[in-house]
Amino acid sequence: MKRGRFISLEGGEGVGKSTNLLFIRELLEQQGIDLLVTREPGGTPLAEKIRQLLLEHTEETLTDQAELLLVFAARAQHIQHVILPALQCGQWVLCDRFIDATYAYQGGGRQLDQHTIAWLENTVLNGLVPDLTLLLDAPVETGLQRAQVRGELDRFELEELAFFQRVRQAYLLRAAQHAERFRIIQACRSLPEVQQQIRVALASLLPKYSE
Ligand SMILES: Nc1ncnc2c1ncn2[C@@H]1O[C@H](COP(=O)(O)OP(=O)(O)OP(=O)(O)O)[C@@H](O)[C@H]1O
Ligand SMILES: Cc1cn([C@H]2C[C@H](O)[C@@H](COP(=O)(O)O)O2)c(=O)[nH]c1=O
Repeated sequence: MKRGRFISLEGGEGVGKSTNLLFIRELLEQQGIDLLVTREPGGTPLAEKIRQLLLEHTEETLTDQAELLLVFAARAQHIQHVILPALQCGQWVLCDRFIDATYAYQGGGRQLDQHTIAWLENTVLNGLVPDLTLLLDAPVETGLQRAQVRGELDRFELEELAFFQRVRQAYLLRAAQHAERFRIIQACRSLPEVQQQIRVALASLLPKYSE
């Protein structure tokens, strides 16, 4: 059986990932594609528990190194138990954040060593790369304003502005370094305009797709 396609959706806080994930899901399902929608950190019961550890506020500070290792522990579970089995069965996988989030948040935001991240990537991903990565890019202030409307902020959302500026720059650098699989979506535009850009980006995976 033909391996399914792997799409990741990336971007800073509040750029519209959840909103557009639903849109992409609908688009692909309309094309008759058997789709698995999942997210990181998370995607398995154990990885969802790790997600909670990463997002909650605790009295004991989570060190940057512990954060990085937890992200990869969750990812190891997710890849082995969910992503690879689905792709091998011919299902398509749409993942809300994947490896590029680690380069952006832990590499850019926390300023951890890129080589350490690359070593963990080689060990845990073993060559698994998304076929297409949609990067929703918007000025940090726009995203944070949108996220704040939603209510209580998690451990990452409480970071300072400079942290999110570094996250955004690291994402844009990843997109430049991996231009073959990245498509940058101008997420500060109106929702219909954002979704039109997404339609065009997905067309590269859907040769027979017509608008
Ligand atoms: N293009 C857009 N223009 C205006 N508002 C938008 C747009 N896209 C999304 N929004 C709104 O911004 C808010 C945040 O969107 P959403 O929850 O989809 O972001 P998100 O990237 O998933 O956030 P997070 O990563 O922080 O969970 C929502 O209220 C949503 O309706
Ligand atoms: C995969 C991944 C995620 N994060 C951070 C980024 C976000 O702040 C949260 C996830 O919440 P959201 O609902 O997707 O916004 O986790 C990270 O720091 N590193 C990662 O690799």
